[in-house]
Amino acid sequence: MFSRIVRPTLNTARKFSTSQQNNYRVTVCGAAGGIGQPLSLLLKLNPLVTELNCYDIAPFTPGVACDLSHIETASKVKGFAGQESLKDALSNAEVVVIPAGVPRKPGMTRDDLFGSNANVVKTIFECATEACPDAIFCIITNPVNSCVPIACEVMKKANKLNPRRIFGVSTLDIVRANTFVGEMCGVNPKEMNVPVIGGHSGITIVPLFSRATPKVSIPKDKLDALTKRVQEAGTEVVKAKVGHGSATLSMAYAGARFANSIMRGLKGESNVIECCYVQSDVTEAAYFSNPVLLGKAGLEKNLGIGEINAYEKDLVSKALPELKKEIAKGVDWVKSQ
Ligand SMILES: NC(=O)c1ccc[n+]([C@@H]2O[C@H](COP(=O)([O-])OP(=O)(O)OC[C@H]3O[C@@H](n4cnc5c(N)ncnc54)[C@H](O)[C@@H]3O)[C@@H](O)[C@H]2O)c1
Ligand SMILES: O=C(O)C[C@H](O)C(=O)O
Repeated sequence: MFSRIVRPTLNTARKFSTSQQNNYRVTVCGAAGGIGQPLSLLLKLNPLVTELNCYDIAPFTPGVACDLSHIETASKVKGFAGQESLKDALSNAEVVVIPAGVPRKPGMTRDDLFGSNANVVKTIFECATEACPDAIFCIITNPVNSCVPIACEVMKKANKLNPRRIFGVSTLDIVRANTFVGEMCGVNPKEMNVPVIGGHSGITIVPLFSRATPKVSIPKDKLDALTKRVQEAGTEVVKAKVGHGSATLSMAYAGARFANSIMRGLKGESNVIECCYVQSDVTEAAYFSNPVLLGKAGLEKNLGIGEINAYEKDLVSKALPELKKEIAKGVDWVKSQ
């Protein structure tokens, strides 16, 4: 009686599978913000997501969820506004992505956000110890170098710490390094892979151009400027936005890429590797970012720093004291609470 509707193949949304088997319940904390909204959009488009919970203290968060829910992908979206709904938003989550908190204004360092954002992270993790202690947590909130130690200390206090499941998202540093070096060397940035190790602030960000694939040759006189550009790229955006926040769209892309890798690892896909900031014994810093193998456990294997040249060793030695200071600040703050 009814003729079959043939959908045009050019509709890109149709390229996503609607199969929802073994896929994941994801909660975004800070979902109404500059990062949270486009990140939630990208997660709504990801066929690995079955349920998407959008949580924020902003009262219009259910509106963001309503808006997303009209998109023709199979995942279910729910909105949660206000701290009293945090537990429901986190309940049964398998992956929690956290871009909640205040962004920088020109003239501020990421560490200047500690006073506002430490408490945001603490509150979310205190609730998570009850609501979803076994989830995988992806922390975007700055200062990442201190917020990941805060999260781990809160979980430790509650006897629920599994450091293989708590990640600081430094993916944007890798995305930037790929873009900048690709542009410089005439390679499609999509083909580039530059590991970036250390932490996520200023000199703690250490790009390893010697380990770039495909191999690139960067003239000696350009290496310092390129390294500094990656280290200061966040500030470049903060200045360009003239008081209207920091990177949001590139961060949403980077956060969605990282969450996708986490879910591919959970699904059992082999060889899923990302640089990310985790509890670590690779260096004298108790948390450090470098390539890790992702899998069903979250962090399956820390792949360490690998071979680096003298220039990069010098960058790491300059990064470590700053990184250790920012880590201690987070750890001590939780202990003092
Ligand atoms: N890791 C990275 O590479 C990276 C990159 C860019 C930005 N960031 C950081 O991400 C954070 C968010 O940036 P943004 O540009 O989206 O800021 P934003 O102000 O646009 O959005 C933040 C959102 O968090 C919400 N929020 C605040 N306190 C909260 C709480 N206690 N619980 C839940 N939600 C809360 C706000 O209501 C807002 O909607 C900042 O700390 C920023 O520095 C990190
Ligand atoms: O620079 C910031 O404050 C935001 C973020 O950490 C970034 O690198 O863009």
